[in-house]
Amino acid sequence: MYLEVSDVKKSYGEGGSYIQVLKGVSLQVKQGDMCVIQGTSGSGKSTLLNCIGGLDTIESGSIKVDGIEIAGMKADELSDYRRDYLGFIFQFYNLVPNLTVRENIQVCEYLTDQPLNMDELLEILGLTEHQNKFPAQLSGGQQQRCAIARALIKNPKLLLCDEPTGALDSKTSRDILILLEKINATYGTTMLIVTHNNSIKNMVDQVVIVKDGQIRKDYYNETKVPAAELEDL
Ligand SMILES: Nc1ncnc2c1ncn2[C@@H]1O[C@H](COP(=O)(O)OP(=O)(O)OP(=O)(O)O)[C@@H](O)[C@H]1O
Repeated sequence: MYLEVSDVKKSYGEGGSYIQVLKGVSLQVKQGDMCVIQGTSGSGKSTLLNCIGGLDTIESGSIKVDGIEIAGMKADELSDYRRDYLGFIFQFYNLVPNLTVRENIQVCEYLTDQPLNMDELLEILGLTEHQNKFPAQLSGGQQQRCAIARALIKNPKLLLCDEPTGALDSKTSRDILILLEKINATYGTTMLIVTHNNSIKNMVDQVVIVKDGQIRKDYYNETKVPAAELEDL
């Protein structure tokens, strides 16, 4: 298994504001699989993703990525782990406003010795003609594609997406999902996608439902539908 999460517990606050968010979460994802994490608001999805991404620490349990234990890593080790293994895509694009599309991506290109080819990636993402524009000159979908390019340029083995289509209309959401599908097929990138969109689960390999800090369902999707054919996006 590429990702192995075992009995992870995590809480926030103390006294009256104490809340146990992850109550012993276990989860496994195979290399190259796309996995959707769904659940009601406040169920702990983003917390789980942040813990896997080394953006937050866990209290107990284990998180192994490619056989490497990240629970208990120090801040500098976590930072190396994020640089070497991960790409992040969030609902809000987090682009640098005074850099062009190409420069925004270049900032992340320097993080690795073996980046993907910039021009090829721009082409795949439909950004070639927009590469010299600034974020404010782009549509929401173009900004998200630029954010995806930033996450992908270093060819991460694991892509963590938190509501990647949350701010997008249905057509643009589909375009972004088709891209994620293409990237998964081209580079074999393992993907975890947190989403409220109930349709996205139909295009992925594995579906995980979180409720109240616990995994309630975890199954393989035997009848995958291409993103281009998803209904009710
Ligand atoms: N840094 C924090 N400090 C205190 N409480 C937090 C913190 N982060 C998250 N929480 C709480 O943990 C619970 C789970 O939050 P989380 O963001 O993981 O849920 P979620 O399932 O991703 O929700 P949503 O679908 O609304 O984004 C919530 O009750 C939230 O208020």
